[in-house]
Amino acid sequence: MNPVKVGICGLGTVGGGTFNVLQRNAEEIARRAGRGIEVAQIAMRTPKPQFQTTGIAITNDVFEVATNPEIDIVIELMGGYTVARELVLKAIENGKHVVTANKALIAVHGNEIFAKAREKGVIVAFEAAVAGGIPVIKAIREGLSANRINWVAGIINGTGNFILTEMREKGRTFEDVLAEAQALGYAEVDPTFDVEGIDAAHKLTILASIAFGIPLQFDKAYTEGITKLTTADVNYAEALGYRIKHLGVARSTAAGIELRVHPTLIPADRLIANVNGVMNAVMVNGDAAGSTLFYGAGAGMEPTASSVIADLVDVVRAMTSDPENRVPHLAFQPDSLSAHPILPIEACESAYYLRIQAKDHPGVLAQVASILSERGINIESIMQKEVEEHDGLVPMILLTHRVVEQRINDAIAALEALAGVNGPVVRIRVEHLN
Ligand SMILES: NC(=O)c1ccc[n+]([C@@H]2O[C@H](COP(=O)([O-])OP(=O)(O)OC[C@H]3O[C@@H](n4cnc5c(N)ncnc54)[C@H](O)[C@@H]3O)[C@@H](O)[C@H]2O)c1
Ligand SMILES: N[C@@H](CCO)C(=O)O
Ligand code: NA
Repeated sequence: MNPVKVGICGLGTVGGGTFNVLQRNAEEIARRAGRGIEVAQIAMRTPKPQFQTTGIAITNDVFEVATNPEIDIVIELMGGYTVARELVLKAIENGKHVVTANKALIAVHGNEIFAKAREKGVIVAFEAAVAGGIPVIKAIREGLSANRINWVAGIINGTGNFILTEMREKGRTFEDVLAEAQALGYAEVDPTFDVEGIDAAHKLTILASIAFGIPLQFDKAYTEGITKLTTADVNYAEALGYRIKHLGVARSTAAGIELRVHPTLIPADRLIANVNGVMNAVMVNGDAAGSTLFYGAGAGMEPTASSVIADLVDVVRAMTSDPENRVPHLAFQPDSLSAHPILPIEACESAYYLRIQAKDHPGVLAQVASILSERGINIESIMQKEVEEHDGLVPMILLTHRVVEQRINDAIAALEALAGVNGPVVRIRVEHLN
């Protein structure tokens, strides 16, 4: 059978990795797909002499790929929401299947893109968009389809986890590690997406949709990054038996769905607390399977290419099938998506780590305890350090039981108003993940 012809748009980190692995493993891939996969066209802005592209049509106009009648599958690896959205819609309009690694595009414009793809009977595949080389979309969408999924929690930004790990283990500075992550091709074009939690929120939005059968709602995700974390809190957490990880949590409750990304204390003995460097991990808790954990490289050239090509193989196998009988884009049939609301962060529930800078006055601890107990917040443990000589303040660290965030907000406002408390109270959410 003739090979399937594909066009690559964007020959950067992921595009280059995809090109290389497609050439290197061509025979294995064809044995799996049932047909060869031929790169017939590449759109790139500048020449890339490191790639052997003889015989391949080269253009600097991505729309040529979307309209090229020879091409069956368009692979979008440029990033961004604007040109990428137009390109993908144009490819769909021209009856082409699409494979993309672009989580920003899917999280923000996925509802529109999937609706258009259904209209045209084409597939839009996006395994590489979440957790790089981990086949977690496949696992949730197909492997766990018997379950009512209770929650998903994941370390889903490789750059952020790499930074936190290097800072904790080697004492390196934030800026230094970020620069290395950029050089290694892990970071987004705008690295604030990585360190401010936006990239993780894009991925969590996608995970929540395929886990709970809800439309993509990136604008409702709560997003907090790692830039305000201090070494002091990392060390106190450690002394209490926890690791701080940047976690995305999507939880289904009777009132609605929690969709939140933030630094999180996790008990140090949990597997996911020990996921380091650029590695990612996604835990999924279903009513039948219990907890499952998916682990692997979250970013990088070839791990991401692995997911892009797995999607290509899926598309090649399914392209002659009846569009109605394919795996739905968001795991649930499009007319069976639920309107269960996304909860605002104030209505989400977790345990909390609070660090209070107390003045060395008698009675502050009693006042703190009464502010919490008046609001029904149970204290799980308290750690009080020595008076710090340079400022005469006593760091007081508290762990609470699970409580709705609004109550913690009220308590923090009351604590900060105490004469015996100096400056803002540090709050970090705690998840036990059991
Ligand atoms: N790097 C990773 O580890 C990783 C992992 C998973 C997903 N992703 C996603 O994959 C996509 C690509 O990321 P990347 O890291 O390879 O980025 P990159 O910057 O290395 O590569 C993007 C390439 O696309 C080209 N490009 C952009 N606009 C173009 C246009 N209009 N015409 C032609 N070429 C154009 C750029 O010149 C660049 O070479 C992004 O959506 C990113 O979020 C990246
Ligand atoms: N910038 C992303 C790439 C993988 O999606 C990360 O660091 O996780
Ligand atoms: Na993946």
